[in-house]
Amino acid sequence: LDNGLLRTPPMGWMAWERFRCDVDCKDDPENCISEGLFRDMADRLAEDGWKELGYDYVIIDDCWMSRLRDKGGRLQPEPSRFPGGIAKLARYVHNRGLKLGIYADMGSHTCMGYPGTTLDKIELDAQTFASWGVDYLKFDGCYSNPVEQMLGYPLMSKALNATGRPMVYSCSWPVYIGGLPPSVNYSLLGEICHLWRNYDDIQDSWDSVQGIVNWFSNNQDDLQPAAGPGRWNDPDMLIIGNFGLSVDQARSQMALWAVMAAPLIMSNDLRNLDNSARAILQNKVAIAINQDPLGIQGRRLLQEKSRVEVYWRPLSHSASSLVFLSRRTDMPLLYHCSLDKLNYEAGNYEAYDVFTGSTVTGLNVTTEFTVSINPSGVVMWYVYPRSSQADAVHRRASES
Ligand SMILES: OC[C@@H]1[C@H](O)[C@H](O)[C@@H](O)CN1C(=S)Nc1ccc(F)cc1
Repeated sequence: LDNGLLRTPPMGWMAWERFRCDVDCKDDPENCISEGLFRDMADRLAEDGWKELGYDYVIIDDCWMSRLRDKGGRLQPEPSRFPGGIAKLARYVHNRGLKLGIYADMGSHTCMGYPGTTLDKIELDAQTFASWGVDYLKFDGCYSNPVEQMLGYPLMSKALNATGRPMVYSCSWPVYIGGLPPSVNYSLLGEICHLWRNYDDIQDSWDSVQGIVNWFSNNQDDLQPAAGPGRWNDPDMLIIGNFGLSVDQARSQMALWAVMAAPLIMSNDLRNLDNSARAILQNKVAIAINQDPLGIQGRRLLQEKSRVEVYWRPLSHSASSLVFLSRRTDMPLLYHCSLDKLNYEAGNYEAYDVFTGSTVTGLNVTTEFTVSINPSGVVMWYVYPRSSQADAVHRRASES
């Protein structure tokens, strides 16, 4: 959607994968879906270096609502969990230089059974969110049929625009109609939404991450061209910092999301994050690759019998990123390759290893190189033509 927003993929924090629909604030006050949780995360984003790196959206997901709309028919937060109301929470978030996202559902109910936004409520709900100072809407698609979705997703786009408040519009529409053409029209999506969920919900496991990566790669010919500034495929949240990924697997998700030009929206507990997860999520060069202004989504280039996969993303200043992923889980892999095998043009290159910080020099397209990849891990390179301004980019990113 070309309204000036999201010229690069969104970055921030979203409650769902980690905190789900925990509404028991009596017995679980620290982790229940409440204004306190979002204030805590806003504080962490603002105070622990996240905002400076670009992580600036705090996004409420399902289960924020009261079970009933108010007497004016408006959505309202559950008063016992959001006593100050959403407008006050938005002010708190804005005062920290951050932006607030919220969740609604095109249908009779949200996926967890809270009030939905039926076609007759779309304009009212858009107005409500704008009046609260909301900056981002995730519009889910439970409890609606394809006809209602076909009408509702464009209608909400118009309604948000009509409020006059610039808001990011995230559409879950493709998830509910199979994610692929012909039922999904990606040109239309690019005109009405800033990003869209294409595929199944992420869960806290390496299997789930692999399933998503497989689907996006197997269907990249349909999906990759749909992406660009203001229009992003959304393979779902970053689960780095939770319980299901090893350090190698966490690096793999960060590297693959960076190359896929995916939203970098974390769902974890920023109040209790281990140092290895923080280092991965705050890796400046990985973030710079994800946020590259060209906004070209990467692709899987190769799947080797040895169970190595190679992903590639073209970047600004004739640079590019390569990710060597090992699907093995038993032992490290030595992968021998050369840049001409990856269709690089003739010339001399250097490669900056994103997670080790070392630089491979003296690479020309025929130079054989070997990378050692940990089980379910990655080696991620920022590749640039030697003696081009590109080499300044990663140095600036890694040194600043
Ligand atoms: O309720 C909201 C929750 C999150 O917002 C996800 O990101 C959305 O994709 C939808 N969603 C859930 S749990 N959806 C869902 C509902 C039932 C089901 F069997 C599988 C998934």
